[in-house]
Amino acid sequence: MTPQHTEEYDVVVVGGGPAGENAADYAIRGSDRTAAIVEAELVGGECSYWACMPSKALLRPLDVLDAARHLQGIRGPLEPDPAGLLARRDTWVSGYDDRGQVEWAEGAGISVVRGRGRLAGERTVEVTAPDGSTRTLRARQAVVLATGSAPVVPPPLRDIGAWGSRDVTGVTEVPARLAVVGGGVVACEAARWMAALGSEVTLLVRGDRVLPRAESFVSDLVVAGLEASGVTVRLSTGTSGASRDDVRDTGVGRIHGGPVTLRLDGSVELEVDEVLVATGRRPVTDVGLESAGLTADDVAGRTHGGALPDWLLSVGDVNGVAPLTHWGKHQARLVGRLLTARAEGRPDPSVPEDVPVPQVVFTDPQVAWVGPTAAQAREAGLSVETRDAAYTSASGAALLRDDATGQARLVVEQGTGRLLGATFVGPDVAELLHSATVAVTGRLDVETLGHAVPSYPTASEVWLRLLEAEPATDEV
Ligand SMILES: Cc1cc2nc3c(=O)[nH]c(=O)nc-3n(C[C@H](O)[C@H](O)[C@H](O)COP(=O)(O)OP(=O)(O)OC[C@H]3O[C@@H](n4cnc5c(N)ncnc54)[C@H](O)[C@@H]3O)c2cc1C
Ligand SMILES: NC(=O)c1ccc[n+]([C@@H]2O[C@H](COP(=O)([O-])OP(=O)(O)OC[C@H]3O[C@@H](n4cnc5c(N)ncnc54)[C@H](O)[C@@H]3O)[C@@H](O)[C@H]2O)c1
Repeated sequence: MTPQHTEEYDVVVVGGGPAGENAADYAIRGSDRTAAIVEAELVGGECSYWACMPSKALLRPLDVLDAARHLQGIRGPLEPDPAGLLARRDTWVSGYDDRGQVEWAEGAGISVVRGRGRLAGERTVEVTAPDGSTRTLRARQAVVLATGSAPVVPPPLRDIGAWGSRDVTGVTEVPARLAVVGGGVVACEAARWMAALGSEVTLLVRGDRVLPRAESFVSDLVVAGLEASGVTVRLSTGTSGASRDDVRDTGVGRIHGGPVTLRLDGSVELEVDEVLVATGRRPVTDVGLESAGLTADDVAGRTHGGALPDWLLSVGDVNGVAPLTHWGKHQARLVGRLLTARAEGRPDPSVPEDVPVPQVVFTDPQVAWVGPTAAQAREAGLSVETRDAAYTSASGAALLRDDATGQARLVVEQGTGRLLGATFVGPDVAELLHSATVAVTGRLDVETLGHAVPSYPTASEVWLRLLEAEPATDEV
């Protein structure tokens, strides 16, 4: 039998993605306390190798290309270089080697324990290494769950070896015809880079718009941009069945067999060479919670407290609050500060309420929003008004591209004039978003914001147009 070792750390973090790495770092930073990260695959997590980093490495050259193609004064032909795009992706994922991240962790005083971790009762994590040997880690202060999320594959698409987000970010073999099922962030972003790599892409969207969690005006602009990139977008099209005679395990990013026939809404058929399923993700919670008398519901929606004992916390996608890297890292900083305060016998640090969640979607045009949409604010029982402006009403925005287009909206609380949310669609709005995030977090009102003067001629002048816009209170 393989011998077992028990090792003690102050904090044991299960999962070494961006949330877990930051939780471990902030929990021991500047102290002589100890932390271990238990990681089953690569330190850096989904984000570094199969999600944020490869996708944005592929998309950034396309942003520059799309802008350059629409700027008088630049001569073509301007074309994507598929081999160059994939090489750039490989650079950004460090060739799927996590040595750099392990060095960072060790430099920060964090031990990296390779293997799959499971809770084995209070403060205890059992780790099974790739060679089958086991180690037991004991956390003097706390265990932090940071096990991330996994894709959800709807039943009709389960047995055809369909691509998931790892395949499309790790693509090495470009299918001639690709169907993308889903209308969310992964689907819209991936459709764009796969079209640039040479696939004939059909986006199959069950609902009547893409990015359904964004303001309703966003979808038309994103669909127009996808179509301009050569993507066929089919709205209100469910995928009810799929068949593939020849399913092969060819590896991540390769075509997984012969052609696939999709049944759309039960009757129409579509034949493609590969299918990307991008229909959402679920938290990874099969980590022995029952050994501590807990269930996945006890982790859902919270980092600590509730039914969770004081020795167990969670950060990142696993708690499902907002499955975004920056949100997981924010939670990790808060959890790290909380654990530090408790270790030093200080009261729990206070945390402001209503901290808004920002999100950027790297389509063309880009989409960026923070806080609730008007509809979400109303559903939450708030009385709100909206203020709308064309993005190009700011001459700085119109200067960015000859074909610039876009729209912006503020969601403002009636009575107080407080800014609750904002959405921008257009070229380069990703970097504009933080102005709105600061304003919402700072609980600023529209009167005060009128004295924040944007430089001329920048896209930020859209703020002036928004603040001067006629408030609307109807449902749009
Ligand atoms: C294609 C794609 C693009 C994305 N782009 C963006 C973006 O641009 N911006 C953004 O903010 N978000 C983006 N996201 C979302 C982002 O990837 C996640 O929100 C983020 O990775 C969550 O971080 P995490 O640390 O919670 O989990 P993960 O990054 O999933 O890391 C969890 C880690 O835990 C490990 N693990 C799991 N179970 C165990 C176990 N039992 N024992 C040991 N280790 C375990 C896993 O191997 C993994 O390394 C994207 C997602 C996808 C799919
Ligand atoms: N730029 C970014 O910040 C970025 C990029 C990619 C992913 N992410 C995050 O990763 C997470 C996962 O992204 P995602 O796009 O997979 O999920 P998502 O939740 O954003 O979108 C899933 C989409 O699939 C649709 N869908 C669900 N079930 C379906 C079915 N059976 N048939 C057809 N369509 C179905 C939904 O209506 C929805 O439009 C999200 O939280 C997202 O925010 C962020």
